[in-house]
Amino acid sequence: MLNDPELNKGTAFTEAERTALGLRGLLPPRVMTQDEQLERILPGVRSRPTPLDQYSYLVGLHDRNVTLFYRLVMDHLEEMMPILYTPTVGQACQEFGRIFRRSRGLFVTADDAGRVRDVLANWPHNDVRMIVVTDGERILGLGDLGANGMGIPIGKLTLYTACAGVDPRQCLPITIDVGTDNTQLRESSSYMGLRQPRLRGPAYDALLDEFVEALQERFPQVCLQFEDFGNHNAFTLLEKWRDRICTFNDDIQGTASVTLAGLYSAARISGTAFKDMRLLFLGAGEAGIGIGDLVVSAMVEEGVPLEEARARCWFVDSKGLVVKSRTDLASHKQPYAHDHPPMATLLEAVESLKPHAIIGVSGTPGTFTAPVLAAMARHNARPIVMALSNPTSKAECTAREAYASTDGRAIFASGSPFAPVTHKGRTHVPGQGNNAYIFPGVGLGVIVADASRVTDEMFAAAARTLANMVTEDDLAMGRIFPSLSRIRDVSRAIATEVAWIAYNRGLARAPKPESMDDAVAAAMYEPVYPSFLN
Ligand SMILES: O=C([O-])CC(=O)C(=O)O
Ligand SMILES: [Mg+2]
Repeated sequence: MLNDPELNKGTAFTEAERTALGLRGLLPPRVMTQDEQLERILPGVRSRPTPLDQYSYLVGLHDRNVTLFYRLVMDHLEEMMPILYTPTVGQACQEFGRIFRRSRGLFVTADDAGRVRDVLANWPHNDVRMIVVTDGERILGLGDLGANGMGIPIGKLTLYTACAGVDPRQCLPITIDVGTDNTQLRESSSYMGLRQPRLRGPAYDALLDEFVEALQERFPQVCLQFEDFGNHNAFTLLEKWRDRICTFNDDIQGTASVTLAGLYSAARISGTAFKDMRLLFLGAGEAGIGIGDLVVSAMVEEGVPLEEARARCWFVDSKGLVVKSRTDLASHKQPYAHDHPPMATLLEAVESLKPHAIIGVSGTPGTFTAPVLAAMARHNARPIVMALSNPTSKAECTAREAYASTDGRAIFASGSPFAPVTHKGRTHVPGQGNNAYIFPGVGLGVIVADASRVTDEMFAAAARTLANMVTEDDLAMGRIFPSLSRIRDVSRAIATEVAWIAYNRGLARAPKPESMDDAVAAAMYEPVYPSFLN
């Protein structure tokens, strides 16, 4: 029991348990409460010199005592999130081979073609309800990190439990290792993935098909979250599976939902109604197109004709403004190719289109330059600036830059956390426009209803629910998202809405509860030690 992190209570095993379980002598004599254990551990975390050391320390705690790990994380969520999630998780992936100790989750590799079923059979828990899977091709804005991408499914599932109370035993992180085209990483001595170029084409597709089919057999109730795949595979896999199994893509749909919520809230400050907003995206990948599509459907819901709604969304990609005359556009960008002369730069596009909001989803830092921000401030009393690329080092601009170049008038949000900024005597609190506000609650709702599908309607409802929880106090500070300290309430509210949709659309497989809110609350895991005496 001491060696099983899911059962271990450490010094919290009681006198009676120590006697009954044969633990006497194997632990220091003093029996501690969980609170006393926390008091001992927390300074240990805080005293580590760097965020990555803190990450490793927390992983170590998880590896020996899962319950205490979640108690600590849940009680200090705002402090722990930047360590276990963006930005530090990005560094943890980059350094995966060097900080690796105990393995976690499942690796399915290109060599497993034909035996994926056997690999899944090795997972010790049968009631898996939530899987986050990556193939490591586009880890945050850091690019191809191959098998090192495993840090991301682990981090996301940590938030499922910490932010929404999904039972950790029902969570399974998976990395599909098909090689990596990051040759420097591949050749490094600490790399632990397959040392081969990325598998692509029919062999990749066949492996993914085999994986999804084997999953359905092994875990028939599971919800499968795709995370940090390359653009092409992300769109293709979502299209292939979204109407056949319970699945979603967090980078496309989760990011869209949190951003839509941010725009609803920003409208309360800027005075421009959401349906009248003109948006300019930098980056036309998963996040950009996902946001565009959800924004368009939300505008249509408010009575804007489809073509007009699409015409409100403009994209700049690495080749410039996405316009009709271009012949190099991937299919997912084509609905947003409008009639307009070509423009090479974001600045030109801002000057010409005068958008209400610029939304950075490019993975390229420093692209919201001072002139771009100043132009936004010239065209808008309250320019909306969302620098959503992760981790912090990839943000299109910093919070300080956003406020400094707009006379403090920017309504700013970022994907990774920024500390409050004081500009000319006024303190602005940036909101964190991260899908972490969305996916944990969506997953919990799906689990409670035992939903057979995850739908766009659920992400639209999640956005409205999140926006409704933003208070006037939040807005007064400049924050267009609720405080992270309320994320469990947010997740619970989102889960309730999502579960309702599942029942109303005939997608729920669980019996309908008397009270949805109670059912959701009852499903939420609490990190308290069980008694092992019976
Ligand atoms: O992980 C995050 O912080 C948000 C996200 O999905 C990404 O950047 O890919
Ligand atoms: Mg992601």
